[in-house]
Amino acid sequence: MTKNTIEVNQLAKSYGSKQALNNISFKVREGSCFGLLGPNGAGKSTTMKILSGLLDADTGTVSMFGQGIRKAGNAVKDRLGYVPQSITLYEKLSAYDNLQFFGEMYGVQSASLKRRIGEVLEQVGLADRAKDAITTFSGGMKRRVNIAAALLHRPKLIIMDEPTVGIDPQSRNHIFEMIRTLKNDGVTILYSTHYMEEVEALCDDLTIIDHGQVIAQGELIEVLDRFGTQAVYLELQDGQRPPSLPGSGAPAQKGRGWLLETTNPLSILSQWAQACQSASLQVKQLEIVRPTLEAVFLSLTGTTLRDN
Ligand SMILES: Nc1ncnc2c1ncn2[C@@H]1O[C@H](COP(=O)(O)OP(=O)(O)OP(=O)(O)O)[C@@H](O)[C@H]1O
Repeated sequence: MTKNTIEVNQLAKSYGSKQALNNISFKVREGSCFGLLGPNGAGKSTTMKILSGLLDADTGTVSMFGQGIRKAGNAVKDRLGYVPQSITLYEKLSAYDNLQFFGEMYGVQSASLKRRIGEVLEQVGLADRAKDAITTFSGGMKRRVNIAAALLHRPKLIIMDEPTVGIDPQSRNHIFEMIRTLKNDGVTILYSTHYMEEVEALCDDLTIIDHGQVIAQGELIEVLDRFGTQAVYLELQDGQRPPSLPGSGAPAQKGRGWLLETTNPLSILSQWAQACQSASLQVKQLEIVRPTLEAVFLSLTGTTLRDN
C-alpha cells in the first residue's frame, strides 16, 4: 500500500477577517513530487508555513511521517527541509560560510559538515563558487544556495515555496535536475508554484488552490483528463490558415499553428487531414494534444492563472 508522507485534513487559517485557507485537504505520497499550484494570494505560502511549523492553523490537522505535527515536534522537523520563498542568506559571507552556519543550526555533526557542504554545493551546481561572497551571486544562484541549506541534514521531505520565482533559465534547470535526483533517491517533495508548466514537467500529483480552496486535485494525468478538453493542433506551411470544418467552431492561433478544442479529436484530425489534402495545403504538423493545466485552470475558474 502507498504510504503518505503528508496528510492534510480540513486546514483553515484566517488573518483577521481575511480567510487565507478554507478547509483544504490533500495527501502527499512518499517519494513523489507533489505540486501545490495556485495564483498569487491563493494560500500556498500559508499552507507551507503551517506544514513547516512556522504558523499555526486555526482548525484542521496535519500529519507527517504518520505523526501529528503538533505532538511530534522535533521528530518531524529533523526529517523536513524547508526552502522559504524569501532568500535568507548573509550577503557578505561566502556560500561555504553560510552553509556552515545553517548546518550548525540544523544540528549536522561538525565532523561531517565540511564534506556535506561540498556535497550539497555539488548538488546545486555551485561547488566552484564555494568561497565567493553571496553578494557576487545572481538571484538564481542565491536561490540555489538557499536550497542547499535545506538539504544539509539529509531531509526525507523537502518543502519548496516558489523556488524559481525571478531566476535565470540556467538556475531553473539546475533546480529541476536537482529535484529529479532527490526524487530518484526517495525524497518526497512538496513544490509550490504559480507556473503551470513547472508542475507539468516535475510533479506526479497536484492540488490546485484558488482563494484558499481546493479546486482540483489528483494525479497530474488524471486531472488533465478529468477537467481538460482535448484538442487538435495543425500547422501549415508558410503560416497558411487552416481549412474550416463545418460545425466545429473556430480554431485558436497557437504559436505557428492552430488549436481546435474538441471532445472528438480523432474525427477532427481526420477531417483536417482530408480538407488539407483536398485544398493541396502542405501540413507541417497535425496531432492530438493533451489539455494543459492552463486550460484546466481556465475551464474551472473562468480566468487565466497569470492574470489573477
Ligand atoms: N501576515 C498576513 N497578514 C494578512 N494577510 C495575509 C498575511 N499573509 C498572507 N495574507 C493573505 O492571505 C492570502 C494567502 O496568502 P499566501 O501568501 O498564503 O498566498 P500565496 O498563494 O503563497 O501567494 P504568493 O504566490 O503571492 O506567494 C492572501 O490574500 C494574502 O494577502
